Amino acid sequence: MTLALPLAYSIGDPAGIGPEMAAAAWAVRHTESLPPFFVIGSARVIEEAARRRGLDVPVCAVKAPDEVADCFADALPVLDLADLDYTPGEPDDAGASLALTALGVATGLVRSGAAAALVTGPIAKSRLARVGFDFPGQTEFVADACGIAPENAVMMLAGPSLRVVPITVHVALRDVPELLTIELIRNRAAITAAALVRDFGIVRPRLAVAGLNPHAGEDGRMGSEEAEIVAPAVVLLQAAGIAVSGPLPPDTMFHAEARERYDVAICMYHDQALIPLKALDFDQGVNVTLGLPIIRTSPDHGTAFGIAGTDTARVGPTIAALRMAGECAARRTLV
Ligand SMILES: NC(=O)C1=CN([C@@H]2O[C@H](COP(=O)(O)OP(=O)(O)OC[C@H]3O[C@@H](n4cnc5c(N)ncnc54)[C@H](O)[C@@H]3O)[C@@H](O)[C@H]2O)C=CC1
Ligand SMILES: NCC(=O)COP(=O)(O)O
Repeated sequence: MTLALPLAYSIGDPAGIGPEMAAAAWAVRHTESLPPFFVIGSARVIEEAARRRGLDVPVCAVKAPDEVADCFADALPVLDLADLDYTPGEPDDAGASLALTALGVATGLVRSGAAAALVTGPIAKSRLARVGFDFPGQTEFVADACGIAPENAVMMLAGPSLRVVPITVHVALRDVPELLTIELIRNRAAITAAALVRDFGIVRPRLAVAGLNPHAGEDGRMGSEEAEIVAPAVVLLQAAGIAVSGPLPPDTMFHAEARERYDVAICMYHDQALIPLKALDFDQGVNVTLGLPIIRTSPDHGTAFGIAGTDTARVGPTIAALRMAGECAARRTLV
């Protein structure tokens, strides 16, 4: 499947590993058969990040996505928004502002149909909050830009071994039981099922829904959320014709044989989902937002300020995010 349009990669925090991951991915574009992409951010930051990594990555300045195809084979196309001076591992407000502006511009280009899909470099949410970012994460920012309510934008992490969806995401653990409702689980699971069909080509996706408590509540001895919230949601999903099992004991649903029985694990909170995903697939994990009118992916890792500029960050998740964005976008253009 080939794309008529390039992917838009927002640079993320310049002091993190986002810029060097873009350069490193471009360097393996041929061996990895990556779809054409361009960076929205700063040519100077990309050049400096590549140099620190010891990569020979020429940059070509583009003014619009339709210029990308002409130069991608020989240079990394960059839509240059700022001539920024930065230090790896030392985030500052100027870098956070660039990350936020780049995210907005990249999202707008994809929404307008000028780019095929959005791949977001990692940001530090707390750093962006200092410069006016008023969302829990990029997921909600992109959803808002697309006119989608936050509850209808579903975070899925996907790797070769596992797909997971956290029903509640960036909230304190103590708030999770109150936030979980039958409707939230039903809605997010249904969006997940539809997206696995539409964007991932899984004809009849199998969903496995985790319980919240140890042993999925052990018949009420260790919590009542399974009987009162999770099980009724599963019944509604089954009535809608979706292949769903659960509530399952969370500790035994991620071993290799158990994973054969489902296409995605619907989890009750962030770490219940992301710990198994990152334990199994950290180096190829992709964060993808389901339920949007556009395709948005991101590598599963964060800014990794501690290793930025040291040539130790692995590029696998960025390659996987670019590849998945291209494949999902191509699937949408087929229908
Ligand atoms: N998509 C996004 O924008 C995401 C952003 N974040 C943000 O990133 C910041 C840092 O979060 P952390 O929890 O420290 O997670 P992190 O993923 O940045 O780092 C966790 C650990 O993994 C290592 N690591 C990360 N990426 C790696 C790579 N490609 N190769 C080798 N090692 C790698 C880091 O050095 C660190 O030891 C936070 O502000 C968080 O909000 C976190 C996850 C996703
Ligand atoms: N833990 C996942 C994460 O932090 C990514 O969030 P988002 O910025 O993609 O919403």
